[in-house]
Amino acid sequence: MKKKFFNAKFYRHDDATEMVVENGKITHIGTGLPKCEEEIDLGGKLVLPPYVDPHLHLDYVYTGRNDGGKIKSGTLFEGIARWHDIKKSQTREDARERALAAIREEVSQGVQFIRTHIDVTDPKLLGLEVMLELREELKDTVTIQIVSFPQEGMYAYKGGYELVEEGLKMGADCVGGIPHFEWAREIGEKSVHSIVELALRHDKMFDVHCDETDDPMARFVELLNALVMIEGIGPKTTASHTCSFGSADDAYAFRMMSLFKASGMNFIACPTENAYLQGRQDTYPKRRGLTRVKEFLEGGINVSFAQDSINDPWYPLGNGNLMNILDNGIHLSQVASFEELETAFNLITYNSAKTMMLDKEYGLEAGKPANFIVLNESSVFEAIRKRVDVLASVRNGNFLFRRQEPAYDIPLKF
Ligand SMILES: Nc1ccnc(=O)[nH]1
Repeated sequence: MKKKFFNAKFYRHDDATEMVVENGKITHIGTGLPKCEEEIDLGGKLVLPPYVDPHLHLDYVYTGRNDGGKIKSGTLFEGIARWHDIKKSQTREDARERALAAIREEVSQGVQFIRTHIDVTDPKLLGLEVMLELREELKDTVTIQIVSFPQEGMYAYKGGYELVEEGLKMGADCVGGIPHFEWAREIGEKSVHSIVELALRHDKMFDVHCDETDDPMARFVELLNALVMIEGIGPKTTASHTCSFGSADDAYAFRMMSLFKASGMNFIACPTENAYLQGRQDTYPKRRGLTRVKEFLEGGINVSFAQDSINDPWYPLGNGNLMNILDNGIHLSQVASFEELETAFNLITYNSAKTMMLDKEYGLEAGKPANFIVLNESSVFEAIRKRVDVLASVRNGNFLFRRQEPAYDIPLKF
C-alpha cells in the first residue's frame, strides 16, 4: 500500500512538502505527488531522519540511581573504580530491564540508531549477552551496534585482550579500547595496535575511547589515526571523546588536522558528559572538556555528538534527549552562527550515521527505508532555538509513536 505524508518540510530538501512511502521504503520526496490510498497530514512540521546516538553505555544506565553520595570527585577514573564494584552484583534481569528502559527513553525522543559500548572486562560477559539479545529483539524498532569494550583496560585488566576478542566472536560489531586508562604510555600504544589488529582480523569497525583526559600529553589519537591511514580503514574507525585534543598545542593540532582529514577517521564528542567530567583538576580558567568540534566541521572532518551516559557512575543525569545534547554541544563548541545552525542537525543525524556506516539505510532519500522523525516546528532555526520535542517517529513507514502538540488549558492573554 502507498502512503503519502504531506504538508511537511523536509531537512535538506528545501522545496519538498510530501513524501510517498511504499512497502516501508521512500519512493519520492517532492511536491504535487500523486494521490495515495492513505494520506497523513504532518501539520507543516519539519521532518528529519531519525536521531542517531553513536556513543551510549547501555550496560551502565541507572546504576547511579541508588548509589547516593558515593561519587565524590566526578572524574572518569572514579567512575571506573565505582563501576568495578557495582558490576559484581549485576544480574541478567536487572541488566536487561535497565537497558530496555534506557532504549525506551531514547526511542521515545526520536532515536532509532544507537551504538553502545558494552564492558567486556567481566569473565561472565553478562552485559554483552544481554545486549546481543536485545539487539536482535528490537531490530525492527531500533538499530543497535555493539562495541566490545574493555572498560578496565585491554591490558590493565588481566585477560582484557582475550575478552575483547571473545566479544567479537560472540557477535559484537566493533572493537573498543581505552588506551589512556592503560598503566603506561607504551601499554596504551600497544592497545591501539591490538585494536587495529583485531579489527582487521575480524573485519569489524572500531570505536576507541581515546584520550578522555585533559592531559595534552595523551596523544593516542595520533597513533590510531596513523595506523588506520596505513591500512586505509579510516572510515571504519571512530575516535570517541578525544578531550585532550581540546587542550593540545595549536601547532600540534594544525599538523594533526590535515592527517585526520587524510585518513577519513570519524570523531564523536559527548558534550554534556565531558563538560561534567573534564576540567576537574583545573582551578581557573577551567577547560570545557570538548574536542575541537568547530575546527573539525570547518576542516571537513566527520564529527558527531552523543549522550554517552544515562545516570551512571560517570554522569548523574542524561535522558536520551538528543536535542539537549545538540544544544549543549553547539554552545560548548561555539557552533551557532546562522550558517552553522542551518546544518547543525547533521551533528545528531547524518554525521553520526556516517560514523556508524549506515549509508545504505539512512537518510531522507528515495530507495531508503522510510525512517524519519517529525519535530514540533517547521524550520531548522526555530526547532533548534526552541529545543523542540519530537512529535512522531516513523520506522519502515509506520508510526513508532505519535503525540499531540502540548495544548493550553488556559491560554496566555497577550
Ligand atoms: N565517559 C565515559 C563513560 C564510561 N566509561 C568511560 O570510559 N568514559
